Amino acid sequence: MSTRAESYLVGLIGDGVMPSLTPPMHERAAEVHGLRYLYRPIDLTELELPASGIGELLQAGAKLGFNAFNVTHPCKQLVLGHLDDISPTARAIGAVNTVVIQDGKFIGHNTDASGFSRGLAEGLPGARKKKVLQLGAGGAGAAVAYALLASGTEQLHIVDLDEDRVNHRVQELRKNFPQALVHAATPAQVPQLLGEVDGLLNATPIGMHHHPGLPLDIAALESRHWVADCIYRPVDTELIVAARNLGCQVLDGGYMAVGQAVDAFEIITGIRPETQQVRGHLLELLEKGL
Ligand SMILES: NC(=O)c1ccc[n+]([C@@H]2O[C@H](COP(=O)([O-])OP(=O)(O)OC[C@H]3O[C@@H](n4cnc5c(N)ncnc54)[C@H](O)[C@@H]3O)[C@@H](O)[C@H]2O)c1
Ligand SMILES: O=C(O)[C@]1(O)C[C@@H](O)[C@@H](O)[C@H](O)C1
Repeated sequence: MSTRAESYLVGLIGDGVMPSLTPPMHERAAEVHGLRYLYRPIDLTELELPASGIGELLQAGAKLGFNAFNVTHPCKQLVLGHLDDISPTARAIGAVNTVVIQDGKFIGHNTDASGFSRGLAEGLPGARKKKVLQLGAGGAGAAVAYALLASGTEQLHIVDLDEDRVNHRVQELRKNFPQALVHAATPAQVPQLLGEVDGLLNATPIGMHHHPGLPLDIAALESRHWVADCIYRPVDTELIVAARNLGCQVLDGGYMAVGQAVDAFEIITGIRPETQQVRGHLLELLEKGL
């Protein structure tokens, strides 16, 4: 037996989270640091629980001795109304993926944005990021757009098939980054915009195992572009492979997956795991087909 102060009990709440690789990444990092740490997926689909019950789940988790939760689709926004405090970044993005329970209070953070930022710095060191074209304005898109603008991107063009969604996202980003040029673009503008930007970021699901393909026509992609993807299943998406073959610098989605896990682990335990070690573990798990 151990108390909440002596060991860690963590959960990932969301739809379809059973195959997530975030639990094993946390558990291995804890093992390396000699911590007692259990991380369980709490799959709303399997449990037939509605996403709207996220507040009750958090309360139940606190009573059952959980230290923290990661929260994913479709609860990242829904959870906002059930927290006692929210970090400035998570508040600005309007989404929380990490909730720590401290003295009975729920504190929300967003490590998707901070994790992507770190991945960008580590995986694309020195790459010019003044002008960027981003595809996808959903949950991941909101976090990575915030991360890009916070790390100095001056012109960000965002394309999404859902016009209302991209317009809303652009308005929110402009409030937080009034000095930057944030622009909603259409798929038809992609070839021209590629001619103007330093890099391309995919935050759509196109390229995932169950959504194969390329999210854009890559005819206008050049070796001078860097290309980043949020998708890490597979880690080598069609886009990453095509860009690498063209000679572009690439950043696969594993960097973001590791970044969000490492940052959440640090928030939960106060210990920062070695990023390269966690990435090695993630690639090992992916190689095994997990
Ligand atoms: N690496 C990580 O840690 C991490 C974290 C979160 C999400 N992701 C990945 O990011 C991807 C997106 O996730 P999400 O939660 O933002 O999904 P989402 O459904 O919230 O948003 C995806 C958006 O992409 C748009 N879209 C789809 N096809 C498009 C196209 N061809 N061109 C332009 N826009 C298009 C959709 O309209 C939608 O708005 C998923 O593959 C997810 O697995 C990775
Ligand atoms: O790996 C996953 O399954 C995640 O759900 C991915 C992303 O949504 C993160 O914000 C979560 O912390 C973990």
